[in-house]
Amino acid sequence: MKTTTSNTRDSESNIVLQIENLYKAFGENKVLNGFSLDLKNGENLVLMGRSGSGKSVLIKCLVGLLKPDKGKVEILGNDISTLSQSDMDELRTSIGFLFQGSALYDSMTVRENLEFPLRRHTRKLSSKEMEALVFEALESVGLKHTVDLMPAELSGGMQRRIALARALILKPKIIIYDEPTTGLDPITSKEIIELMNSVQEKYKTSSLIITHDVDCARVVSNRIILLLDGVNYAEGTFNELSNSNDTKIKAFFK
Ligand SMILES: Nc1ncnc2c1ncn2[C@@H]1O[C@H](COP(=O)(O)OP(=O)(O)OP(=O)(O)O)[C@@H](O)[C@H]1O
Repeated sequence: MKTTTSNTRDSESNIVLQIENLYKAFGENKVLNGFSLDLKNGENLVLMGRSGSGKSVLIKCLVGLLKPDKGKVEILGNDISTLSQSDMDELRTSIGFLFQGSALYDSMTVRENLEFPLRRHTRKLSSKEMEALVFEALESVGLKHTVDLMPAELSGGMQRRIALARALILKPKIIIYDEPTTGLDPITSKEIIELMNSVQEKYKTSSLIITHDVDCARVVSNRIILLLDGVNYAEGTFNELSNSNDTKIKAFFK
């Protein structure tokens, strides 16, 4: 497995994640119909698509949970269809995920939730090293004081911030956010959105952000891709797309 973007094309174009002409159908239901996307190093790329447009199917194809019918996914220069299970598992440690609904383990403290990926994925760390990483991640989301609390003792917004700290703890090169603001009130959403920008700055991550929250797209995006009818229907900055005269594009920004 390649551990860097040493592949010539990738290092030239600075692409950390590339989806090329992806097709996926379930029977007659053609969900992805030649979808392509490039995530550049250090950028926040927002993917917008209506409910049922295939965003989750796309994520599953990205992480190897679904096999596309056709097309290619390259992560950090690795064509994932050629990787063994253990190489794929290792590559996944370069990707942080923030899923809808936080997905913290209810029976574990915040500390144990954050230690979980450290125990699973890295060389054996001393408890001192783990403690330092846990506090560094918690500090980046402003929640050091919650280390020994249970998830149920935290608000929804705090839980999402802890989930983000857990996604960051292995210092991933890429973060995939799946509907990061869904279910949050406007003020908490704003906090999460600001945090996403500060994470990008501090950790120099490249992020793929799947959302239909227009405010989130406006604040975090360097670029936006619209997924419609299984293809990348339009691509541009927030201003370019939100000022478009195309009725299909306009519908995303209402
Ligand atoms: N395992 C599966 N078997 C059959 N059909 C599936 C499967 N997974 C997804 N689909 C279909 O693929 C289409 C896209 O689903 P997907 O979950 O990717 O949508 P989405 O864009 O993530 O929607 P939402 O925003 O509501 O989460 C839907 O029509 C869905 O029924």
